[in-house]
Amino acid sequence: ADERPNILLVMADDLGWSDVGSYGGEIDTPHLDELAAQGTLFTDFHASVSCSPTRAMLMSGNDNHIAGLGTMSEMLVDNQRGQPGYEGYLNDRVAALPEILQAAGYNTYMAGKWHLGHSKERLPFNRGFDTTLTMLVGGTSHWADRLGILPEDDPAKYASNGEYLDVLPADFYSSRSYADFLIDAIRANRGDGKPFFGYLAFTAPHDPVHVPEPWMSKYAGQYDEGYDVLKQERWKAAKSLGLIAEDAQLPGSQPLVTPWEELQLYERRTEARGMEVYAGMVEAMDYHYGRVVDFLQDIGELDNTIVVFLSDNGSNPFYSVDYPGADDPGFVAQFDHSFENLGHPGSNYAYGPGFAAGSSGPLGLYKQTVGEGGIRVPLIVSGPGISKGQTTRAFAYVWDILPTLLDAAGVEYPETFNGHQVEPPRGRSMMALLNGGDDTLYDPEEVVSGEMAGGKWVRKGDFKAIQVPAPYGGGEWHLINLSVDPGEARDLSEEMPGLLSELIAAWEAYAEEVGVVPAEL
Ligand SMILES: O=[N+]([O-])c1ccc(OS(=O)(=O)O)cc1
Repeated sequence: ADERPNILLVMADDLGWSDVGSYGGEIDTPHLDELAAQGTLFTDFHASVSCSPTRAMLMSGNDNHIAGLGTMSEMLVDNQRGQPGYEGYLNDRVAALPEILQAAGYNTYMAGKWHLGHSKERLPFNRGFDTTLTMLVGGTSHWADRLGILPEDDPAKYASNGEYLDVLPADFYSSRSYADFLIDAIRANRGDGKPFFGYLAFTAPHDPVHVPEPWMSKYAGQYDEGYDVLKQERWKAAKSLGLIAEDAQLPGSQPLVTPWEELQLYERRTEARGMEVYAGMVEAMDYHYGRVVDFLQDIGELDNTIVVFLSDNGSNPFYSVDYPGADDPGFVAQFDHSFENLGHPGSNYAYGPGFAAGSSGPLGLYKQTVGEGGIRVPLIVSGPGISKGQTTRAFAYVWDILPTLLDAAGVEYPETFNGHQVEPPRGRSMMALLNGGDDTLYDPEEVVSGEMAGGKWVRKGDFKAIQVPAPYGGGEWHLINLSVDPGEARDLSEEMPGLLSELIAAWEAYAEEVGVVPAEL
C-alpha cells in the first residue's frame, strides 16, 4: 500500500493576522483552533501583499518574480508587459506543486480561487489538478450570481475540469460549495490506493462580505465600539497568548483610517455591520473547513493527512469602490447598496481600512502593503510527525510550503518538466521545524527579501527594512526591530544607519537577481 501522507492545503482569502481564535480573535473558529491544538502554529510566517503573487509562490516554491506574478495581472503597466516574470499567470519556468504531485502518483483536487491565469491552457486543470471547481479571478460574489468586484472581471470566470462554467448551481455559496466539491472528489476515488493532494482555496473572507444564516446574524452588535477598540483588544489578546512581545506597543493611528469617534452615526452603523458580516463569514469558513476534516476522520484518513492552513495576505483596506474601474456609475448601479441588504445577494461591501486595521490587530498596516499587517499571515500545520500544540517563532515564508510538502511526500522537485528546464525552489523544507527538531529555518544572519507593486521588504533576523509607497506610506526606507515593535511604529533608520544600508544593498541585489521591473506610471 502507498503509505505517503495525504495533503490538505487550505487557503483563506484576505484573512487578517489576528482573526482566528488561536491568534487572538474573538470570532468563533473552533475547527482551526483544534488544528492549532493538534499541530504547529507560526507567529512569524509571511506571504506577499496580495493574492496572486502569494499563490504563485505557494504553487512554485519560488519568488513571485520568477513564477510570473512580478505584479498582479490587474496592475501590469506597459513597461512590464512581456518582461520575464511579468506574465500575469503562473508561467512555465516553474513546475507547479500539483503537477509534481500528480506526476508522483497523487490524486490532485482543487476547489476555490486560482487567480493564476484564466486562458484555457492556464487553468488549474491544465496545471496538474485532476478534478477542479475553481473561481479564476481576484474576487466575486460568494453566491451564484457571479457579480464581479472589477468591471473587467464581471461576471467572474469559473471553470470545472478544464471547461468554463457560465452557470453555477442556484444554491451556490462559496465556502459550502467548495468544501462539498472537495469532499465529493476525495470520496469518488477512495480506495484506489493513491494518496491525495486537496487544495481548498476558500474565497472567504474576501469582499464582498456575504454570508448566510446563522452566521449573518450571529455577530450583531459585537462591533459597535468600533475598529479602534477592536485593534486594541486583538493586541491585548495576542500578548496574553504570547504571540508578540510583552512590551510591544499598541500601533498608533493607521493611514486612511478615520478615528471611530469622528465618524457620523450612520457611518459607524455601516462599518460595524460590515465587520459583523465579515466575522460571520470567517466562522462559516471555519465550519466548512471543519466538515472536510470530519469527513477525513470518518473515512479514517485524517491521521495520515498533513493539514496546512494559511491566508494569502493580510486584511483588505479597500472599500468596494477602490478597485480599478469599480467607481464607474454603471458598475456601481448594478448592486443594492442599502444597509438592509449588506451581506445578502446583490450587495457589494468591503470593510475598508478601519476594520482592516482591526483585523491586523497588533501589527502595522494591512493588505496591499509590506507592513506586517499586509504580509504576516497565520500558518497552522498538523499531520504525521508534526509536533502538537507547538508555537514556533521562526521566520518562514510562503515559498517554504512547496519544499515542505514535497519533503513530507518523499518527492523531489524535478530538473525538467514537460521537456523543459524548471527553476529549483528558493524555499526550504520546514519539516525539522515542524517536528520540533529545529527552532529556526533561516539563520539570523541570512537575508530574505520581497517586492510587490513598489512595496519593498527585507528581513535579517528580527530586523526588517521596508519601503511603503503612497497612499499607505511615504516611500522612504524605514528600519524596524520586529521583536519589540510588530506594529512598526518606531523607525530605527537614524539609530542604525549601517544596518539599514546593508539591508537596502541586499534588497537591490535581490531585485537584480529575480528581475524586479518597477512600474513606470
Ligand atoms: O488593484 N486591483 O486590481 C486588485 C487588487 C486586489 C484584488 O484582490 S486580490 O484578492 O486578488 O488581491 C484584485 C484586484
